[in-house]
Amino acid sequence: MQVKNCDIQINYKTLVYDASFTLVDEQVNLLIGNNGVGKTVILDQIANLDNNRPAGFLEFPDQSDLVYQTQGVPFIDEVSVQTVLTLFEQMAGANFLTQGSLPNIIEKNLQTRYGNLSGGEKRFVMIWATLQIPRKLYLFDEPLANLDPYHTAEVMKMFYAGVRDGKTIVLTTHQFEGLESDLTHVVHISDQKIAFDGSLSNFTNKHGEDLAKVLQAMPS
Ligand SMILES: Nc1ncnc2c1ncn2[C@@H]1O[C@H](COP(=O)(O)OP(=O)(O)OP(=O)(O)O)[C@@H](O)[C@H]1O
Repeated sequence: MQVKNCDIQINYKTLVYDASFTLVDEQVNLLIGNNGVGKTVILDQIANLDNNRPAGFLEFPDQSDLVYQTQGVPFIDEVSVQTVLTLFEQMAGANFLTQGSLPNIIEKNLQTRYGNLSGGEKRFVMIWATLQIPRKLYLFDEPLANLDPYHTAEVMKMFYAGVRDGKTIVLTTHQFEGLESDLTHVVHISDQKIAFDGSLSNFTNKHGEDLAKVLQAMPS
């Protein structure tokens, strides 16, 4: 999957000029950059949300073969977590509630109203359930927001288990814990251009191990 010589635009405003970058199959692909550089707009276009995927977006799957978790985690507040997961099972055509063990944070909340979960609990439930849906491409917009360090680590393990299982994952994030160098690709947007497109190890060779520093400089 790649984007080739494509201006990333919203309402005729160009956010990123002449973007070219690759997303690597069966890896965790990080889309990073400061607030407002256009990461969500790119995810929206990959997801083809408004049937507006640009012509320069090449080899991306159809909507039916991708799943997109947006920044908020809205769902039906009135139903229990168990019902949320049953609905996801129906979407997935799978039986994941009765098979295997559920993460503790889900198990202990099965009878809780979804609307009564904490922000981090909602996000964890949605990420876990989303990953049970069999698709080629998984898009997550800031999945680590609201998660404590323990559940951040758990989610990163789930992502890497997914890629080992053949999933391709794209996520936007401002956090860099739990990354596995050999299964991670980085696309960095800065100054309205693609500043980096390559492996995590090449990115750390360029910028050092403390990836958050890349986002700490005052954006222009
Ligand atoms: N539908 C829209 N109409 C007009 N402007 C928009 C629209 N969607 C996004 N934008 C603008 O495009 C820019 C990029 O927004 P985007 O949400 O992609 O940023 P981001 O990189 O995801 O930032 P963050 O890290 O804060 O989530 C912002 O300035 C935003 O206001």
